[in-house]
Amino acid sequence: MKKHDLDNLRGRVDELNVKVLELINERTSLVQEIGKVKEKQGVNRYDPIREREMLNALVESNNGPVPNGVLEQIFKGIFMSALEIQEDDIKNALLVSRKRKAEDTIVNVNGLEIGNGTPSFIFGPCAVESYEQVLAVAESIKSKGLTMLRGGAYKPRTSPYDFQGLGLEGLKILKRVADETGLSVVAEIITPSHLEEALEYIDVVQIGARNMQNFELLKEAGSFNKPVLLKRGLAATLDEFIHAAEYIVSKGNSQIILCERGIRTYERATRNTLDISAVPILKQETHLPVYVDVTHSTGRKDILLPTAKAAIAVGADGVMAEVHPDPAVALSDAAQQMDIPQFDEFYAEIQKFMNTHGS
Ligand SMILES: O=C(O)C(=O)C[C@]1(C(=O)O)C=C[C@@H](O)C=C1
Repeated sequence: MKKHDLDNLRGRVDELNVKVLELINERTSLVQEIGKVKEKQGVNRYDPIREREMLNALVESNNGPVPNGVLEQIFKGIFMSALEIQEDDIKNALLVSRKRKAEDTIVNVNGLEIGNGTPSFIFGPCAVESYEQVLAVAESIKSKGLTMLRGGAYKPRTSPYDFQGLGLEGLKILKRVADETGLSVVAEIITPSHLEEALEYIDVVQIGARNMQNFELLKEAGSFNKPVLLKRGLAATLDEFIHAAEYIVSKGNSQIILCERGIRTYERATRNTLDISAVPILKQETHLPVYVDVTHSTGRKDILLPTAKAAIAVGADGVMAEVHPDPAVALSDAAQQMDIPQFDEFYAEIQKFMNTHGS
């Protein structure tokens, strides 16, 4: 074959490529419409019966020279890409999606802007035990110029025989201490029916890992105008986590802080495995601020500092950690909470890190 013939044939292939491309794009537009209809109807996107019917019809009209096996392979690839495009369309249409809103959402907690580029911090005891206990931690938080105090009043515990928290009494203690020290309260709510009453006492509603897919609680939290700190479930994928946040936003409340708190893996050196890559992925996929809870993800005081540094290094908007005036006698999580001198050192070191790394 002469070079001239090859060029000629390749020229015709190039023309056909453009035609095939046009047809694939036309098909994709139709498939995107189908995707929207299916989403509305809530039916499964993957439809193997429809795919089989299409493949059978294609084989029937195949006059060659493409063998039927190859034909099926090519079209199976087209169907798979169609599915991926439909899934991307749905993901990008979510209210929490960065594609939908490019600018960062800034969550305002009594004047503190979370997500404005400067990392912030939430500290406090695992569980509220007494006024004196909470006040000791709050004073230490305040002395550092920080403004957010966490504390658990309702404690979802693995065992029903473990300390379940002081309930409303605990929220009242948090509120009293917050009023006296000028701090804002972050506290977990575990039941939709507690929410309205709790809002009187707290500034940020925490939805804990075990409740990340408590859809009634998510919807209820979405119907109030209070910031929500939503923790990732113990075994939740990022997609499930993002959809949990979507439940809240879909009800009208977009003041949400996502919180990576470690996921359950086979590794036992830490209580959970801190999925540090979740931070940049959540920042890319959503416009919401992202926090890292270094206490629950690691369960180890000796690595709180390096993991907090890692969180800030990968772009977290803040770090959450537990502090107790006397962790040895804490009613929950005794081993993993910092005492006040450890807290002082932790915070001094993290500030040093932020100063040298331009946060
Ligand atoms: O017809 C549908 O229901 C589609 O979603 C479109 C389509 C296709 O590419 O033709 C895509 C995925 C399904 O598994 C089946 C078919």
